[in-house]
Amino acid sequence: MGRKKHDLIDTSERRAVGVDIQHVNKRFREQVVLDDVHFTINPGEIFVIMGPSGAGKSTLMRAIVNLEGVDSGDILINGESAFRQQTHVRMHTAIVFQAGGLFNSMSVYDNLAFYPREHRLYDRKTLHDKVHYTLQILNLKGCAEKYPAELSGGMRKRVAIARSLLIEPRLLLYDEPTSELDPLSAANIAEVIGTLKEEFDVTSIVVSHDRDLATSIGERVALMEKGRVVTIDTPEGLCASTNPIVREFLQPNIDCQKPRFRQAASGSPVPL
Ligand SMILES: Nc1ncnc2c1ncn2[C@@H]1O[C@H](COP(=O)(O)OP(=O)(O)OP(=O)(O)O)[C@@H](O)[C@H]1O
Repeated sequence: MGRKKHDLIDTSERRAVGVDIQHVNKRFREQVVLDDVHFTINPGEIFVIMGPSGAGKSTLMRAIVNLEGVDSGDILINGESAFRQQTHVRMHTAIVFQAGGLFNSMSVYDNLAFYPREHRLYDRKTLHDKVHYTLQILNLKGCAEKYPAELSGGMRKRVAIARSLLIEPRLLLYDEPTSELDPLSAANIAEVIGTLKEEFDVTSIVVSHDRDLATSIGERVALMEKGRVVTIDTPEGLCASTNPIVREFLQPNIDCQKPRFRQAASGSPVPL
């Protein structure tokens, strides 16, 4: 793990946080949506949560960021309960929503600057430098004055990621980051997720249906079904699994011998 003095963020100390999900249960009326979910995510890990529609992935992600309560169990972030808002302030938790949630009436610059300005995080010059540095990292140089409607879907996703970086996250969650993207843009987002792990020393939790994405960027992947975690394994372990649920979930689309992305020497995935 290349911890280093970052241009704008001091990553010489470990920033990434661990997440400890402790026997979480949740029902919506009579329906069990999270059933004794328990696992840990290591600081700096790229951890993918996948599974069929209705498995409980989004509910779990929403619980991790305290947008959803649970009936029992706890979730600890760096040892502090995720159900206290202060924890997220201290841990700099950020979430990149599926739809991006950009303000269409604001330029890219103002979209990125909005939250830091509201919370007076930085002085004007520092904010300017951080916005432009972040745009550069996400290959969005020259887009600062553009409006979201002028960008491609992949660029809008990258702007949404860039915006989350302005709070210097220690924990970054992505909700379906490659949905609605063509294969090249999806590969580009996969590369970005890998790069950010190195650049910012951030823990990444990725909720996705995209089996190729999961098996190419995930250091470990949890497969959920009907509110339960079926298995947690490395991509290689998943591909070699004889568990019928894993096989059924992976087989329709994925060819483990020919993943859509490959690992570059840097560890970041690149399109094949
Ligand atoms: N606010 C809610 N009220 C009632 N039921 C809900 C609510 N939110 C989710 N559910 C139900 O909980 C179950 C799990 O939903 P969840 O969105 O967590 O699944 P998911 O794995 O993220 O699915 P998808 O991949 O389709 O987003 C589903 O059956 C869903 O209908």
